[in-house]
Amino acid sequence: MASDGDDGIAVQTFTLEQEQELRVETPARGEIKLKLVDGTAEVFGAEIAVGQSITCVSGRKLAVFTYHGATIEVRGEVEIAYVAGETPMVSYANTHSVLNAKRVAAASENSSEAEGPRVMCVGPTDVGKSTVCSILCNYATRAGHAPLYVDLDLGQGAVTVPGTICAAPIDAQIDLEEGIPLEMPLVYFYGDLTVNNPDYYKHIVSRLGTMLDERSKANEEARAAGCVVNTMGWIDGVGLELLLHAREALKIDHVLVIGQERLFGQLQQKLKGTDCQVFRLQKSGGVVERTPEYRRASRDRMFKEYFYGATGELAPASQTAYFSKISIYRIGGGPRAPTSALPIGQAPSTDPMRVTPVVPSTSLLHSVLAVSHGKTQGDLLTSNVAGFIYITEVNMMQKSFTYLSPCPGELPSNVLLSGNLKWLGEDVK
Ligand SMILES: Nc1ncnc2c1ncn2[C@@H]1O[C@H](COP(=O)(O)OP(=O)(O)OP(=O)(O)O)[C@@H](O)[C@H]1O
Repeated sequence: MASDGDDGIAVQTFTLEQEQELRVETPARGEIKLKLVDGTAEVFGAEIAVGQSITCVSGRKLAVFTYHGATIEVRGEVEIAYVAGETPMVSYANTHSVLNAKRVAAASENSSEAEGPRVMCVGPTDVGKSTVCSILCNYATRAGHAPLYVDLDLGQGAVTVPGTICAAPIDAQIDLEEGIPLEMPLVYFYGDLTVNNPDYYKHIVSRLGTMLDERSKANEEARAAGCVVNTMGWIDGVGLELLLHAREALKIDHVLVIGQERLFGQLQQKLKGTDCQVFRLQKSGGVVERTPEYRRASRDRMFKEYFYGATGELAPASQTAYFSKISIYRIGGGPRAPTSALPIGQAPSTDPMRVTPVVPSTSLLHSVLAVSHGKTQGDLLTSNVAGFIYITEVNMMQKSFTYLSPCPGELPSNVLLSGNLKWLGEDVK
């Protein structure tokens, strides 16, 4: 049912029967509000209260699902909004039950050996991996557990800026407007949107695995809650090798393959004889394929959100640093040995794990650099990062650069990591 509200804004009301969902897409530049008028409903596993209104901005696509029936009001011009009766939500809820049984058993068994589930969602791009991870984390929090959300997706990560891998504990439903809480994430900087240095990518995934083990050892509740891992949509060749490496490094015991039978078959074969179970989950018909432009825009939004907050509530500080006071390094792609220095027939190669100092130049303009916890060049390969800065100006005469930082004051460290991350931040003043 559609009408115009008192304020002239279009209002549509949808009535959902049990186990139906309302799929909504917000226009690329626009905003809509969804309100639960009656019944019970959830968005990707996060319950909404009757009367609660959710704001969806710029191109957001989501589904409001109900187990028992609901009435939803949509205010604003939508790209598309329709009710779907066929959804895989019940199978996702069943998957949660299996995982939760393992959490409950681990929590009641008073032994450091009893671990909760370590789950990894895999599949091609645009099958709903991130969505399933959110649903499973939200269901876990509703059952009283706080799993770790681990994001290994460099290009479309959900936690912090792109080009990183990270882990964040989810101890309450993921906020529908603000996303995953950023209070305590553990972040490793890769520095690019795609994996062109598999050795370094594997290295930081292994580091993350070690931190996960340490957290499990130190905290019983964390051990029982386990983790939910989101991965990249790269599933062939080196991509598959990286998935298998991550599976081993993070000691994953449940792999959920979404939407691709071939990958399911491959993983079943490769993981035969291990203690890892492979399940296949159906892809939801609501998952929307995103264009390269949409992906670029959502990456820009992640950068912007890091500095300005999801709703523009943060005020980043613009500061100046002198080249002499900071050290910038890059990992991988160390200088090639000249062909003349190599045995005949051997091709020059680069060292993927080499830490090289970067000489500051105007090419730093618009770069996003990580502030490393590492104090020395040697520490950089193993250290996580404290946060990020964005270079807004480089002054070669004064040998300084101006940068945006999330908060004023000195940086936690003067050791910075650079990669190939650029943000053209059109709104940055
Ligand atoms: N049931 C649904 N109804 C409407 N939109 C949905 C539904 N499920 C997922 N989406 C939307 O589809 C898009 C793709 O989903 P998602 O990000 O989970 O896929 P993905 O496999 O993780 O993609 P990638 O590998 O590229 O990161 C997202 O914008 C998500 O909000």
